[in-house]
Amino acid sequence: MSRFTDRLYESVREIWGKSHRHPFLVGLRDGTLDPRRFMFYLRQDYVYLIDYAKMFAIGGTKARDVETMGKFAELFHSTLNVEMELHRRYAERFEVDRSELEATVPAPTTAAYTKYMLEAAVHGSLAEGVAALLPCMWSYREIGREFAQAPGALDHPLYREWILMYASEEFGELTDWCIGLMNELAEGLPERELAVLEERFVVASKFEYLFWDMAWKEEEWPV
Ligand SMILES: Cc1ncc(C[n+]2csc(CCO)c2C)c(N)n1
Repeated sequence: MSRFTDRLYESVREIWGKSHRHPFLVGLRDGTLDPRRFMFYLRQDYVYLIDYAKMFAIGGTKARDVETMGKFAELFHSTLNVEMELHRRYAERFEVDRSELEATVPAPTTAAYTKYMLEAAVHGSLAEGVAALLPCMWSYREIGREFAQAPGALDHPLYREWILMYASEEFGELTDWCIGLMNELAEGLPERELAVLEERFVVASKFEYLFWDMAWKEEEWPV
């Protein structure tokens, strides 16, 4: 029997493919990405993650059972203390301290993406919040796994750790859990509601593409 997430995956295949071919990711995979651009990305991603972590906190308040609450708490913890710790370690290598990292002004794309997701989580059902947060986890797992297999990618002194984090087993399991939850929450919903979830998933995937593009162009507020 096909799962709702199979339908979601089909709906974003092209968008994710376009991200994989984006010069930022091509450079990260083959090691030619300018570290200055990577640091720009990390700073934006750090403030992105501060808001993104709140998606899990909101998920925890909307969950209907203790096990789901616990898993959201684990994801909340892991974002703040594992993923953001990777960013803090990278920043140290670039001599950017923690307070500077935290004070990064979100670029237009970062602000639009996080506010889009938070709106879905706050005003929508738990299923809508999960549909909006899922591309973030699922697309990074795909990127991590693919890059870990790419010849030479793990030899890079700067990008190796980044790839290893997203290719890790632990992160893969958290992603599988979110995919499973999405399917559970979608079960029995009428087509009208499934279409809303699909739209959340597609728009968040488009924002993932825009995020790579924002980092590549080192996007600034025009005024
Ligand atoms: C723009 C952007 N999209 C996705 C991720 C990946 N990500 C964010 S939170 C999380 C789960 C647990 O930490 C994962 C995998 C990112 N870092 N930045």
